[in-house]
Amino acid sequence: MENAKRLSAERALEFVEKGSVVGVGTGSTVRWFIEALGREPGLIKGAVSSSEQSSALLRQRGIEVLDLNAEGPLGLYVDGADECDPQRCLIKGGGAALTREKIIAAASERFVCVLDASKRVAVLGRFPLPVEVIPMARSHVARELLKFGGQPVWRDGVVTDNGNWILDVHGLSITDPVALEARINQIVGVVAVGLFAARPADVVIADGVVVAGSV
Ligand SMILES: O=C[C@H](O)[C@H](O)[C@H](O)COP(=O)(O)O
Repeated sequence: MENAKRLSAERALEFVEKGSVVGVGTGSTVRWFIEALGREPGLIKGAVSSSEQSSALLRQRGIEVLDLNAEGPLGLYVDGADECDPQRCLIKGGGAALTREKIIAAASERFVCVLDASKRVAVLGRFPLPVEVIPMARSHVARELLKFGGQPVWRDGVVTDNGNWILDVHGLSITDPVALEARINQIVGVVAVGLFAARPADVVIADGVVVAGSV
């Protein structure tokens, strides 16, 4: 599994343009991408990071962390996912970084998603769907999410980099990810939902092989 993640992350280097600013996601797969970037000093100008965790790793590897407001739009965003369907729609946010990830994905021309093949599914939803919420809205949002047929569970003790909380929605079978993303986005108190469907990945690399999207 770890080797599969590493192979995918290293393959993503093919998409990096010399001297560019690269958007960098969060998690155990992207960690390998950061390692690979660190072995090529001078390849990129710097990175826009999706989390405090990735910012720390980038700095440890000698890569400058830059501000999206100054650098965007970006040519490339590289990130992992918790699940990926055949349309390249994703569930993300297992590491609670979904909101900043979504912002960088939206501000990037190409989103390359790196994962191990076990995360490829026919229908999204086996992995509980993360929803970042404003803390005072937690119970309200949970009641609204019940209407979609899933069971929201508070990820107690987790505070996002934005100071918010996470609800994980269990038991969904997401046959129309675009519609569900839009509906959840409309609940007052939701900051972001970890469904990446309106803006799916452009390229998917699984176990080091480009399985969807063009090079
Ligand atoms: O919030 C975390 C991110 O969405 C990650 O990209 C996702 O959870 C996948 O992480 P990992 O590569 O550790 O499986």
